[in-house]
Amino acid sequence: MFKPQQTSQQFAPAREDLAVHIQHLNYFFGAGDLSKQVLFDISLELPKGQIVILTGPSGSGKTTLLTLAGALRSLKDGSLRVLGKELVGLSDRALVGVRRNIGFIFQAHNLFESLTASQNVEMAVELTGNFSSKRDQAGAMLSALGLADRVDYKPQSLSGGQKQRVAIARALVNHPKLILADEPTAALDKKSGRDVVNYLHALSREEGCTVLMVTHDNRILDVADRIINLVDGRLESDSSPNAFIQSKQGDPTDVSADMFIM
Ligand SMILES: Nc1ncnc2c1ncn2[C@@H]1O[C@H](COP(=O)(O)OP(=O)(O)OP(=O)(O)O)[C@@H](O)[C@H]1O
Repeated sequence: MFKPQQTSQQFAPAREDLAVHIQHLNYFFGAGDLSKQVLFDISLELPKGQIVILTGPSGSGKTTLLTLAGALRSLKDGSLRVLGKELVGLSDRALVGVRRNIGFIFQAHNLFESLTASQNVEMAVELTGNFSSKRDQAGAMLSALGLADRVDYKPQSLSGGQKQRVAIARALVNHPKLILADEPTAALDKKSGRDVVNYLHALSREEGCTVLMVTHDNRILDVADRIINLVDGRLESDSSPNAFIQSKQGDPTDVSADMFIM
C-alpha cells in the first residue's frame, strides 16, 4: 500500500512569470487500502498570458488536474503554486481565498433559474464590492459574448448554448488572471464556440490572462500556445498545436489521431 506523505523535497523558488507552477505533484483518491493514484509526478509551468490545452483519453486525470489548479481540492504531495500562492498544505478556508482570483468555466453551468442572465453575472461582480457598476459590467460582458439582446431573459428562456455563454460571462466578468475551463465549447454550435475561444484569446493577449482548458474540440486547437497530453495520469507530451497534430497523424495505432485532423 502506497502512503501519500508530506514531502521534504526542495522545490524551485517562486517565479513571477508563471501563473501556475507545478512540481512533482502526485494525487490520490481515497485513503488506506482503497487509495488510488490518479496523477503521477506532474511537473508543469504555465507562463502568464498563455493559452494551454489539456487533452488525453477519458480517465487520464485532466479534470482532476484542473480542479487541483483551481484550489477545489486539498493536496499534500508535491508543489502547486497558483498566482504566486502555494496550495499544498493550505487550509480549506485559504483555498477559498485563492479561488476568488480564478474564473471557472465548467460544464455544469449552475445558473440561478429565478434570476435573469444579467443578475446571474451581477452576482459575481458583487463579490468584488462593485455594486454601482455591476449592471454595466454584466451587460458589457454578455454583449461581448453575443447576448446583448438576452440580458433580461431567465435561463429557462435560453438555449443550452446561451446558458453556457451566460456562465462564461459570469466566470470572466471580474477579469480573472487565471481561467480554468473544462470542455467550454462542448454545448456550443460552431460559431458560438469560435466566439468564446476568440474572446479567451483576446483576454490572454490584452490582459495577460492565463487559460488552462480541457477540450476534445479539434475546431479550437489553433487557439492554443501549447497542447499538453495526459495519459494514465502522466504528462505524455507538451508541444505546439502543429507538432501535436503531426505526432498524432504519424501514429496509426493512436485512435485519437482522427479527432485532431483540422
Ligand atoms: N471523486 C472521485 N473519486 C474517486 N475516483 C475518481 C474521482 N473522480 C475521478 N476519479 C478517477 O480518477 C481518474 C481520473 O479522472 P478524471 O475525471 O480526472 O479524468 P478525465 O481525464 O478528466 O476524464 P474524462 O475525459 O472522461 O472527463 C479516473 O480513473 C476516475 O475514475
